[in-house]
Amino acid sequence: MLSVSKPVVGMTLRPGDLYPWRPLSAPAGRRRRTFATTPPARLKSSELKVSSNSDASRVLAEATQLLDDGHWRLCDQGEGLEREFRFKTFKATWDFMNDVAAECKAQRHHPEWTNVFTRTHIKWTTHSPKGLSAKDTHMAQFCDDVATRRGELLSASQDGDAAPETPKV
Ligand SMILES: C[C@H](O)[C@H](O)[C@H]1CNC2=NC(N)=NC(=O)C2=N1
Repeated sequence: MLSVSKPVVGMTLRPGDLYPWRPLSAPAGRRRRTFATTPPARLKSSELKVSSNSDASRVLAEATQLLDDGHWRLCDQGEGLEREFRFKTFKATWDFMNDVAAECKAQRHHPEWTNVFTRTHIKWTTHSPKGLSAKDTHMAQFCDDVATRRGELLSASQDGDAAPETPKV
């Protein structure tokens, strides 16, 4: 059994360093890959534009983990993380968005998002100072956790066990 470790405190990464891969910490059943068959994302620190208020090695570690989980993508030349969420009903979608909005209030941090029926596209980026910050990685992970609790729909390519489902009103 591989242990899940936190990034090494005090670890310094220089531009171009690869963040050392560590096992995923997503809850069991949500993961769709095995360690044996799927190589980890190798995110170079130079691919990220970290907000100057954040600890670059922490943001790099957390962004690597989010990319490894397979849902989030880098966008805006490394200044943002984006992904789409789907739920069975508009009510479930709205409840998910309300949960995220409550955490936004607590964190004083806001998404760029769009919603159409049961699909919600979310981008996390920090406007000031510009770049990807620890608030963005926190909010991205928060979205994943709430979506799991609220029964998000995962396509077959996102979840090997799940049959494709059709949204209902
Ligand atoms: C004063 C207030 O905390 C700031 O304006 C916050 C509000 N929410 C924010 N959200 C995001 N995504 N980026 C910011 O820079 C930001 N700034």
